Amino acid sequence: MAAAFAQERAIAIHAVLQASKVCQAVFHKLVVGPTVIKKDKSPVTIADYSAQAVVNTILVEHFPMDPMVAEEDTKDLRGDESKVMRSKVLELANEILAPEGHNLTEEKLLESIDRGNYAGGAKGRTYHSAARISSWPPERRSYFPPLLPLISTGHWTLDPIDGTLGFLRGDQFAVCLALIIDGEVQLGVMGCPNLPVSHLNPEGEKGCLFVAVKNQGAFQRAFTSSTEHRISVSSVHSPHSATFCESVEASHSSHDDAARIAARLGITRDPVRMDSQAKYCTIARGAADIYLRLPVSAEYQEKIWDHASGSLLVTEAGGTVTDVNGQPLNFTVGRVFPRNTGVVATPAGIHAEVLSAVKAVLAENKRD
Ligand SMILES: Nc1ncnc2c1ncn2[C@@H]1O[C@H](COP(=O)(O)O)[C@@H](OP(=O)(O)O)[C@H]1O
Ligand SMILES: [Mg+2]
Ligand SMILES: [Mg+2]
Ligand SMILES: [Mg+2]
Repeated sequence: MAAAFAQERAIAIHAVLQASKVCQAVFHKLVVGPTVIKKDKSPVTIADYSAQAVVNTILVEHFPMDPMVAEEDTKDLRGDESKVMRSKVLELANEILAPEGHNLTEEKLLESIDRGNYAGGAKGRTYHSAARISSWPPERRSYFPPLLPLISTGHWTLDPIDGTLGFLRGDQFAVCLALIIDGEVQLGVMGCPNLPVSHLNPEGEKGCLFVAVKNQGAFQRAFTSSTEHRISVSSVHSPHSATFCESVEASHSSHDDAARIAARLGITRDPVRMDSQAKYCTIARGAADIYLRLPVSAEYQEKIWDHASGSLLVTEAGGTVTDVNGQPLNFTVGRVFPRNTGVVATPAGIHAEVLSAVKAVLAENKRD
């Protein structure tokens, strides 16, 4: 019998690899290419839209009934003033999609991007009735094992480029796709075009894909090979010999609080600063030990697409992921985490000790 979510896994991998290609094309053409356009954010905006159109088009083809929660929408892509950007996005998306039989019109492009407007929560994935399925051609029928319940609940979530600032700097960014059912992440796939395939050889081949299915383990592979290798978190026994990861951007995660937590744990190594969910990937393959995301403002609510695939990858690799209060990330609420604050991701064995240092430092902040 095929493993659970085998079909979804294969299609999600394909979609993420294709979207990663779009991002790389945009980077080479518009960020460092001969036609450097501007030093503003337009290349990343173009890449965001194109990558979201590519993933959504592929998912809709295979899972037409599945709702999607994706970061981008088309409200800034529809007017006359965005005509040039719209045609660039259309061209880039079609370059990738045409070989697989899609030729999007402008209208279809906008529609595919806006497929990501679903509100999220613990609802959404609708399986078809057995009678309906039997009327379909065999290739489509095979996606619906007959024993699946007729109604389930869930949705996909996509961050077409996580780490937009890293993308523009030529640093780390990731295409992140996950399937959430009944508020639990079941499948996570991440494409990291600038991440070395082996962290032991940072100058070697770059372009690394990470995949996890709940209860099936965590895996990585090079973009250029379909051979997957199982990964696991580090076997660090004590936080004081740990290395921790944090955002490059101090406006996304407090560097000051992280330094105080590190001091409290006796950590002497410098933090590894990295953009995007590549941090989760780095923890999951044991290249660093602790990922801290420490709130900078009380108002900011973390987005589900910034954590869905990464958090599953780390837990499937033997880690524990909670927020700074020790609560599990709650994917049942909608597009954001109104009931969670920050993230603490570590190998399971040191999580309690790290969490208590996090709580102590954040409590000091409240007293000050
Ligand atoms: N004030 C804030 N606090 C925490 N995260 C924030 C933030 N403002 C933006 N972000 C999120 O931080 C993500 C990048 O995370 P990191 O700093 O780990 O690379 C951004 O994803 P995008 O780049 O997809 O927009 C964005 O969603
Ligand atoms: Mg993001
Ligand atoms: Mg993004
Ligand atoms: Mg963003």
